[in-house]
Amino acid sequence: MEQLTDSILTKVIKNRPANSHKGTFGKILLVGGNQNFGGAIIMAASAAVYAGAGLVTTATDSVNLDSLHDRLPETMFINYHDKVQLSNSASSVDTVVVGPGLGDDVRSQEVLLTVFANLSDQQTVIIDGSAITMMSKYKIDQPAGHVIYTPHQMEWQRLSGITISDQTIENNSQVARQMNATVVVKKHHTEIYTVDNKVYQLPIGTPAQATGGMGDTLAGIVGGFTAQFTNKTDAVLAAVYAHSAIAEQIAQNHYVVLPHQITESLPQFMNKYAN
Ligand SMILES: NC(=O)C1=CN([C@@H]2O[C@H](COP(=O)(O)OP(=O)(O)OC[C@H]3O[C@@H](n4cnc5c(N)ncnc54)[C@H](OP(=O)(O)O)[C@@H]3O)[C@@H](O)[C@H]2O)[C@@H](O)CC1
Ligand SMILES: Nc1ncnc2c1ncn2[C@@H]1O[C@H](COP(=O)(O)OP(=O)(O)O)[C@@H](O)[C@H]1O
Ligand SMILES: [Mg+2]
Repeated sequence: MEQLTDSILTKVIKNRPANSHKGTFGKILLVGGNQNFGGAIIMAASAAVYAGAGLVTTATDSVNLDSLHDRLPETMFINYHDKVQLSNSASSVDTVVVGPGLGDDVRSQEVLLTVFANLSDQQTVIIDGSAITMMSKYKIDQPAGHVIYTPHQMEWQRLSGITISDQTIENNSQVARQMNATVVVKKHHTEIYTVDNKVYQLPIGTPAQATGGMGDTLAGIVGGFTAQFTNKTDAVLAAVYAHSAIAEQIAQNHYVVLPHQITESLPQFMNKYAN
C-alpha cells in the first residue's frame, strides 16, 4: 500500500494548452438530486465546474432548476425524468457522475437504469451515494465504461458485502480486484483500490470535513479531474488528495469546513500545482 503525497498533484495538474477550447477539458453529465436532496447535486456540479470541467450538464428533478441556476449558471440543465434527453446526454458526454442525492425509490431506479443503459466503454462513470445503494438494493449490474465507485463505509458494506468492522485492506482488496473498477472507500484516511490492483491511502484529511455534502463535492471533483486529465487513475488519486488538502488548509482557522468552501478554493489551489 502506498501513501499519497502532493506529488500526485504536480503529476496530474497540467498548464492548459493555449490552443484549446471548452471541449478540450471534457464534457460531463452529473445525475442526481431528487425532491429532497437537491443540494447534493448542486454541490457535485459546482465542484465539477470549479475543478475545470469544460462543459457541465446537470440532470436533476425539475424542482431544483431555479436553485441550481441561481448557484451555478455555468451548468446546463436536463429534467432527469425526460428519458430521451437523459439518454442522449448520457451517451454523448465523456464523463458521467451519478448518485449524489438521487434517492433510492423506484423513480430514482428508473433514472439510474436509463443512465447505465446508455454508457459505453470509452466513457468514465463515477458512481456515488444513492447510485451505489441502489445497485445493491435492486441488484443492478455494473455499467460499461471506466467505472469509479466512491462509497463511504456503509455504502461499501452494501456494495461489497463486507461489514464495516471487517473492512480491512486485505478484505477490501479481495473484493475490489474482482470488480474491474476503481473503488474509493471514503473515511478518515480514505483508501483507493485501483483498477490495476494497487492500493493507496490518503494520509491527510480532518474531522472538520465531517459534514453533509462533503462526499457529493468529492464526486464532482473526481468527475472534473477525470473529464480533463488523461490518466484516469491518477486523476482520481489527485482529486481525492486535493479535496482533503484544501480542507486541511481551511481547517487551520475554521472549526468546520463547508463543502462549498472547498469548491471555491479549487481554481486557486490547482493553479499552484499546475506545471
Ligand atoms: N444536502 C443534501 O442534499 C445531501 C444529500 N445527501 C445524499 O443523501 C443520500 C443518502 O446518503 P447518506 O450518506 O446520507 O445516507 P446512507 O447511504 O444511508 O448512509 C448513512 C448511514 O451510513 C452510516 N455510516 C457508517 N459509516 C459511515 C461513513 N464513514 N460515512 C457516512 N456514513 C456512514 C451512517 O451511520 P450513522 O451516521 O447513523 O452513525 C448511516 O447509518 C445520498 O444520495 C447523498 O448523496 C447527503 O450527501 C447529505 C447532504
Ligand atoms: N473525520 C474525517 N476525517 C477525514 N475525512 C472525513 C472525515 N469525515 C468525513 N470525511 C470525508 O468527507 C467525505 C464524506 O463523504 P460522504 O459520507 O459521502 O458525504 P455526503 O454523502 O454527505 O456528501 C469523504 O470524503 C470522507 O473521507
Ligand atoms: Mg455520499
